[in-house]
Amino acid sequence: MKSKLLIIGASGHGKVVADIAMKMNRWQCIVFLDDDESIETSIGIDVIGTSDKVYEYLEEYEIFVGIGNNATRQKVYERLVTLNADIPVLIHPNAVVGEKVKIENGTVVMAGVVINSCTKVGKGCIINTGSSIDHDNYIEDYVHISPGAHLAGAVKVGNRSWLGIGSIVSNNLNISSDCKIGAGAVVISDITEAGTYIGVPVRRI
Ligand SMILES: CC(=O)SCCNC(=O)CCNC(=O)[C@H](O)C(C)(C)COP(=O)(O)OP(=O)(O)OC[C@H]1O[C@@H](n2cnc3c(N)ncnc32)[C@H](O)[C@@H]1OP(=O)(O)O
Repeated sequence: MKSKLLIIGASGHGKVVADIAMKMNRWQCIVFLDDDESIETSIGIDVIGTSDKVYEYLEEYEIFVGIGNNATRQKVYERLVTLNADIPVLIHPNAVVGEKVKIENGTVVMAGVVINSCTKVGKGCIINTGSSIDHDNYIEDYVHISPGAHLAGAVKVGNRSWLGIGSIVSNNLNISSDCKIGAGAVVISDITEAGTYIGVPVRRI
């Protein structure tokens, strides 16, 4: 375990990631990389360079991707894997994680989240503020569960899907990869095709 953390992405999502890392009290030093060279600090933390220079920091730093867009986060994460980077999991101290929950590297679990037992969360996911994922869910890679979204038991969410703020998914349902579920939407049957879905219950647009 390294004593320094480098976060790629210093904007909105990166700030919350940094805040969680600070509250975890695990790293002595936290810095950002960001491709916007005009940003020198964010949330009081120094931006020390651009992401193309990440290879310079592999020896000393654990590295986390603080980018909200699912496809971009996947791309940067996969580059880090090819570079053999040390990628942690970030869990806010006020999140509740049940027994037999598995959370893969590069995922952040934010304040007020509840993840119940026997759920698996893949790599590079965002489990955003105050959301809940109940028992036996399977969340694949690079998924974003937005603030206040609620997933009942035994839900499966495919790669890169984004569940909007306050959305609800009933139990025993599958949502395929590359879906966008709108803010406040309610999913009551399987979603088998990639696309954007809104409303109560959801319809594709
Ligand atoms: C910490 C954070 O900030 S995390 C981020 C949290 N943010 C979110 O969760 C945002 C979720 N995003 C949404 O809900 C978006 O509206 C999306 C992805 C569903 C759709 O976005 P777009 O593809 O750009 O659709 P667009 O805005 O053009 O809307 C298309 C139509 O759907 C309607 N619509 C869009 N979103 C919704 C929604 N959530 N519920 C109901 N209707 C909606 C629009 O009113 C519009 O209707 P119209 O054609 O009759 O005028």
